[in-house]
Amino acid sequence: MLNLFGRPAVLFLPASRPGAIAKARESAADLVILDLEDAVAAGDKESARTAAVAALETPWRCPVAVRINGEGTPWHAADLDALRHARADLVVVPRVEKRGHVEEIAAIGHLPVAAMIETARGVLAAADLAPRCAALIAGTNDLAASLRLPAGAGRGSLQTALQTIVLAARAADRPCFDGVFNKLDDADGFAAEAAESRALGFDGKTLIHPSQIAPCKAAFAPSEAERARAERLVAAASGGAQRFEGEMIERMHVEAAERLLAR
Ligand SMILES: CC(C)(COP(=O)(O)OP(=O)(O)OC[C@H]1O[C@@H](n2cnc3c(N)ncnc32)[C@H](O)[C@@H]1OP(=O)(O)O)[C@@H](O)C(=O)NCCC(=O)NCCSC(=O)C[C@H](O)C(=O)O
Ligand SMILES: [Mg+2]
Repeated sequence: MLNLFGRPAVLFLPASRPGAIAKARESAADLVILDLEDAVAAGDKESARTAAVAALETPWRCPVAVRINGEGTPWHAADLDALRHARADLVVVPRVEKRGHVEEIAAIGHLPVAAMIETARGVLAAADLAPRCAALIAGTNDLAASLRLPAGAGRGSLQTALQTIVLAARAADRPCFDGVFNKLDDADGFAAEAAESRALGFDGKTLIHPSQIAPCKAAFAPSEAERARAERLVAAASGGAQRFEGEMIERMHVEAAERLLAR
């Protein structure tokens, strides 16, 4: 199974944009998703598919996924067909709601599947989907639409959905990635949202522009203070419950510190 833990910066780009493919190839993204779905206009679907398959022919520095068009669209079958022999590492499936859908696609494409959770039904099915997937990805734009949130409602209204996705992923020991931040020129807003993604338990965030890669990696990397505290905690650990810098620590705190240091 493709291991996507420790790969926080997940860059989406329209497969219809050759310039973006070239930029992504040179970028420090941890996972690249060549999009055939919402980023690509209806008239460009065929050429985007051809471009994605061609882009997969030359090696990349990181794993590369293709997001196909959803079930029920005129492009779904041809996208799947193209992936049969393409050199993708992963197929990203939008608006997944049923376990059977993931199993069917995995069988056809012989590829690991990342399910996008983007509807109310998808959120409620997340625990059933996660064990069949290589990862879960929150599709927060579609999710806001599916939940009929008013424009500008903000992430507060998505908290239960986001936490359900994290719970489902953790229960199945799968990585999960938060949705995209749409405001391209709002660096502070991006940093705040990426910090929140990490605090919620996500393993990374999906991105829409190369300028978001470095801030995303910074947000998901443990800070120097966290690292130093983890080192002190591991060094001080004696087994059972004990006092450490004014707080009680037990086994799970030591394990968490060890995990942080391993990253
Ligand atoms: C949002 C954009 C359309 C903005 O494009 P543009 O205004 O052209 O950006 P820049 O002028 O800043 O571009 C400068 C160069 O950088 C390249 N670039 C831009 N974006 C990317 C990218 N994502 N990856 C790689 N390279 C990128 C441009 O090509 C320029 O280089 P050059 O061509 O040489 O001049 C654009 O950023 C964009 O298309 N972003 C990705 C959109 C996307 O993939 N959307 C789908 C995923 S989001 C989604 O669907 C969410 C989910 O489903 C949900 O429901 O929430
Ligand atoms: Mg979407």
